[in-house]
Amino acid sequence: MQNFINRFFFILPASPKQLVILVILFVVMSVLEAFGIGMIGPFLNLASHPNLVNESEFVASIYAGLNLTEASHGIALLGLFIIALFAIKSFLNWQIKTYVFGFCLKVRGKLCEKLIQEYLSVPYTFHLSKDSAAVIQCIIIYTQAFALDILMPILNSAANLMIIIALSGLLLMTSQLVVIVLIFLFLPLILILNAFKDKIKYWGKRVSYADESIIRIVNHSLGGIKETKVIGCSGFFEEQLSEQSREYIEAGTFLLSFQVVPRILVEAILILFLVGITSTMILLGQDIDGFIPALSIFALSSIRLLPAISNLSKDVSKLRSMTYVLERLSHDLREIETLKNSEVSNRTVVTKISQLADHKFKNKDFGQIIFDGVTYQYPGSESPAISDVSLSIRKGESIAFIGQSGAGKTTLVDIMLGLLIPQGGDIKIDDISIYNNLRSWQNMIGYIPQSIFLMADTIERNIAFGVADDLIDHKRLQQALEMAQLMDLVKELPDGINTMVGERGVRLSGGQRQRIGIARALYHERDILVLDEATSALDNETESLVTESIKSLSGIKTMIMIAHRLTTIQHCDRLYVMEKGRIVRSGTYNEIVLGNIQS
Ligand SMILES: Nc1ncnc2c1ncn2[C@@H]1O[C@H](COP(=O)(O)OP(=O)(O)OP(=O)(O)O)[C@@H](O)[C@H]1O
Repeated sequence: MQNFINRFFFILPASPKQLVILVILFVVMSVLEAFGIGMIGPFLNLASHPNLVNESEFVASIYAGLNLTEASHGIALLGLFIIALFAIKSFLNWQIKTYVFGFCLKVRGKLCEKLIQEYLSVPYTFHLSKDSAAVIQCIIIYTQAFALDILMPILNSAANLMIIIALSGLLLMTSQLVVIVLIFLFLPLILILNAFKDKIKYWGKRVSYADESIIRIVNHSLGGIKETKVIGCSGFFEEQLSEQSREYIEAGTFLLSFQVVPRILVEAILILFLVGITSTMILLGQDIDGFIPALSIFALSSIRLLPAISNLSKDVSKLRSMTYVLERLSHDLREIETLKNSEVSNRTVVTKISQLADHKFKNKDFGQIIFDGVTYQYPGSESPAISDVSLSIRKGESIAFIGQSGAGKTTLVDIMLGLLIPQGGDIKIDDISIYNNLRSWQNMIGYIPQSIFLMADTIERNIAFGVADDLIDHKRLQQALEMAQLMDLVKELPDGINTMVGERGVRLSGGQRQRIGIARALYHERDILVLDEATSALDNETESLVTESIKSLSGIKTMIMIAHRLTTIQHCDRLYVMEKGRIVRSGTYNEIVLGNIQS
């Protein structure tokens, strides 16, 4: 219970003060509700016994105070008062409900924003160990569950609890015996709910897990649609999906069917009580007349009490089934917090050499990039992927890393991109560590990976990636298209740069996608281009087109490449051979590839 509350407030993107305001509104509502129902007893009593006006001093004084001469006038006035009270209560109820819905949906929106912000800003290592289906589920499904299946039931439970307390108070004033009998009758309901609490949590967890698996299977099968079709494994995914769907149906049915048990029990208990107590009194020959006002108040209260109790118990079991959602959301948020802190401490280790805070690096304004004893080990790995790498790259130079698979080329590039923070050593521009202002360093780099990420949007928007339409610089876009040798393609297309590329660029060839990646880096005016095996997936003809566009940038841009095909790096000034995370040799293309050692 304590854990549940702590997690709830840790995740809630709103101040607890707002919840207090809501609870106060609920108290006002419940008091009005109890007062309204409480007035019906005297109204019926007065209507059936008009001579009460003369018998009761209290009633007579009210009649005198209001100058009422006829008994029927007083009854009509009381009736009007009750109607007005219920009208006000109903309007307030509607207003409060509207406020609660708005509040819950706002919380969902804010939580979505908070999560996407956290997932985007968390160190890259978080995503290396995370399944994207789980991340999508947290952002889309769990935020909705938090707002509608946790926050809303908590607020409704608070409202229902207030109503139960207020109406129980009213009943207690009418007849204590009724309340005592009721408490005994409701004990089995509390015991049943308690006995099933672990089961409910378990079913809730199974439903969430099946949901997550379904997203993952859809991701895998449709994400790799080409492979799925060619290998012919759609049956495999269909079978996996129907297995998870069975699991979802089974656990979900238990969960939903259990949620109606309280309502059924509450109804049965109240009817049992009402009929039971009346019949017993008649059978025992007791005078039922004196008991009628209490029973009528009880019957009227039940109209409101019945749904309040059954909804409260339904919401409590719903909250139990949502424990897993709270666990998952708070787990991710805490993990992100820890990773961010550890990244900061990693960075302080790396930057102890330089004391310049938030230095702004400028594209044109540097002499060389220096790797100084850089060492990196993946979390959970036994040995470093990069060990004590030192090298320097002058502005305008083109260098390439070569080496066997697993040698550490991609890891070194990821460190250079600022995605992985080394545990040892430093990367400097001239004499200033890039970790003084990683964002400013990243603003100098254009990254062209093996497989370019393209949005299902136009060529123009894919090149100006992340820039709003009205801010796109069309002159710069034309220059980028020319330098990336894309002009001919764009001219041939009927919609030109407004041609849609399809999801992940399926309507373009591999080489065209690659050149869009190059144009993107050029549009963003990055002086340092990092190309991770940018041409390895291309045929010879397309490769030579892409290589041409890369070569034409030699001397203009500083280029850092990873390549398997040695033909694509002939123009590089220097090659570095990597083995087991270390640089074992370096030299020109002639020296390394052709073996022409000159000195
Ligand atoms: N996320 C990770 N977690 C743990 N170890 C990793 C991770 N990514 C890579 N490694 C390990 O780090 C080492 C270097 O891998 P890296 O991908 O940098 O090599 P590479 O030279 O780029 O290989 P390739 O040419 O096949 O892409 C390998 O031993 C690899 O198993």
